[in-house]
Amino acid sequence: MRASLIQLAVSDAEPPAERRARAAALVRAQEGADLVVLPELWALGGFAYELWSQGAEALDGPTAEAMSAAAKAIGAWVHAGSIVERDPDGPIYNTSLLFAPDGELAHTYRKIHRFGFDSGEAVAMGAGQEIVTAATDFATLGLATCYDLRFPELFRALLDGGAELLVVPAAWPARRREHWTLLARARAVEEQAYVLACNTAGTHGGVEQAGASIVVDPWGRVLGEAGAEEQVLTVELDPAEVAKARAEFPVHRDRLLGIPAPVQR
Ligand SMILES: NC(=O)CCC(=O)C(=O)O
Repeated sequence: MRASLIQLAVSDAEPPAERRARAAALVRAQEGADLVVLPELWALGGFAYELWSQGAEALDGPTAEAMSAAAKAIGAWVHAGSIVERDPDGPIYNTSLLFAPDGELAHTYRKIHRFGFDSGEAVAMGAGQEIVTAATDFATLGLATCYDLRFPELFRALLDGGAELLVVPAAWPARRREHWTLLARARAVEEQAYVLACNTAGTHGGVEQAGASIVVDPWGRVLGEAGAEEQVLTVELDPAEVAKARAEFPVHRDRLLGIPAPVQR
């Protein structure tokens, strides 16, 4: 299968509507891909907190509309990255949207781990409560978003949910670029799964983004890595390699499910 990661440059200067149109055109240009992935909060900006409340969208808002039409136009699964979701009955959420090749919104995932400690996303947004896997015609996807990458227990739960390809949209800053690539490889090795991690480029909200979108195979090998600028990273991968890696090196068989409590000496 072919996956295209659209590492969009997100700047404060570009109006969200223009970026939305540009992103839709980039998705439509990926004819032949089975899966297209966009970054986290690319329409408004992952660190452009002041835009979130006013720019929040419904699940059938302008980003969803543009991405649904683009998925249908090229007949591909489109992981549209995430939007600031307006829930009429609750807070705003950082919500990922996965569209099927017929343009239907097949799955959503509300980011569980919110970034910022006592500021930013951690205070402005609600936390997701559900772990989401998604069956497609080529593999089962496990959904996670950016800061989630630091929480291996989420990825273990995705493994238990059948995930073979872990898809991680992000707005990850340049100053922690080494963490990003290291953690993407670690999650691939731990879960013996592909990791497709799509970051933003550019600078917004005063935070320079790392770029460095990356695709890692179940052995931890990097199949492709983007530079720092806007770029489409396209890789060919074989989902059957997941089962092969797990059979050849059956490390998950040795999991200690009931880990004993530490002994006090
Ligand atoms: N948008 C994010 O979740 C940023 C995460 C981050 O910067 C980090 O984990 O480091």
